[in-house]
Amino acid sequence: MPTAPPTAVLGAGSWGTALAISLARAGHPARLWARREEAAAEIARTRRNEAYLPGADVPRTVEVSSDLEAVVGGAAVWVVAVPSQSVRAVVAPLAGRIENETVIVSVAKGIETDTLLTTSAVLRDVLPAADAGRVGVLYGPSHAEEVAQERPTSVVAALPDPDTAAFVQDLFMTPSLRVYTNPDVVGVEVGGSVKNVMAVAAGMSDGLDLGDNAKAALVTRGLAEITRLGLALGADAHTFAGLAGLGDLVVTCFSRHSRNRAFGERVGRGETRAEALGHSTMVVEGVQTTASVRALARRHGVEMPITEAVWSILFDGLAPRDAVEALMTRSAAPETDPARGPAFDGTAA
Ligand SMILES: NC(=O)C1=CN([C@@H]2O[C@H](COP(=O)(O)OP(=O)(O)OC[C@H]3O[C@@H](n4cnc5c(N)ncnc54)[C@H](OP(=O)(O)O)[C@@H]3O)[C@@H](O)[C@H]2O)C=CC1
Ligand SMILES: O=C(CO)COP(=O)(O)O
Repeated sequence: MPTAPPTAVLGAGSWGTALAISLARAGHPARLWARREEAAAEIARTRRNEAYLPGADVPRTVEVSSDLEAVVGGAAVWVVAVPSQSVRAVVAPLAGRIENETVIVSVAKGIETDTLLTTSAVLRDVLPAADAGRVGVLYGPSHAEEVAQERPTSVVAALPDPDTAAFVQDLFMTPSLRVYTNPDVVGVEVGGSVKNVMAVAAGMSDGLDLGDNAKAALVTRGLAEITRLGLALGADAHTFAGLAGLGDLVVTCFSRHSRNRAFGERVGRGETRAEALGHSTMVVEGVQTTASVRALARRHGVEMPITEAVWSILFDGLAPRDAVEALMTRSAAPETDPARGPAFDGTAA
């Protein structure tokens, strides 16, 4: 029987490794690209990626390599799983390797700082030969550690072409990984990216020991900010009540696995940005995304006070406690206010 073309997972960090494992367990041929030859060799030899996903077995059917061109050669699907700020540089050399049917799925969550583009927009920009309908994202509340342990997880495949979205849904679906589809690519990307800013804020709240009321307010008002920005960018409001909106926001603000939350907690306890980043080699997307989201919000006239506060703490030396006071003593306001940017009034399609 002919075997299906492989899926190429670009990036052998926590998430890329967990997705390659999940694909292999589902019986799909998978390849995993690590940028460092020694990292690829180590995973191939030990069938473990202890640096990024300790304890998880990488099935023998996952081909591991640091040869990017070889990894995408003949692959039907490219899964882009490197940090969002490196997506352009990693994928640009592959522009000539696109075939008519190539499906490209970003799982990197963030907004490029130089261009303020989401990762699927970066991919479309850097891969002009790709069919735009086949470029999208797979996002949602999905800590790699739990996916590797086959704990029940639900995510959303957002691609413009419905048949391709259904194909990606089917590819990743397993008894422990449930995949929904959503045509609202920009909404899913805004939800999945901006939640990292809110997770940093939630960690700061933990570090300052502000309590459960504060955390609940942060998540709720954070979702209001995410929704306002998303609507300004043309998203469907309903997306923000979904897995890539509320779902990913909740998991990242509360999970012990979240790197963004843990980073924020250290800053809340008094560490500088550099000190807090120094504790792990894993990416903390919320730092750069705070800068991009603030710029994007200002460009579109959307008020995002939590994002502004996180930016001032991370990039302008504001003490976290002073930021809390500033947020709590802002002028009195209604809960929904069109003057701050688009609000969901329940009438959107
Ligand atoms: N971890 C998770 O649970 C989830 C993560 N994501 C998203 O997936 C993306 C990847 O995250 P994750 O796997 O967790 O990250 P990790 O920090 O676990 O791993 C990062 C990986 O990317 C590589 N890398 C780092 N910088 C570059 C670069 N400039 N060019 C190429 N490769 C690079 C690293 O290689 P090296 O070892 O050589 O530095 C490493 O293999 C992020 O956008 C994240 O938000 C989404 C959902 C869940
Ligand atoms: O996006 C994630 C879970 O859905 C991962 O979040 P962290 O990067 O904060 O660990």
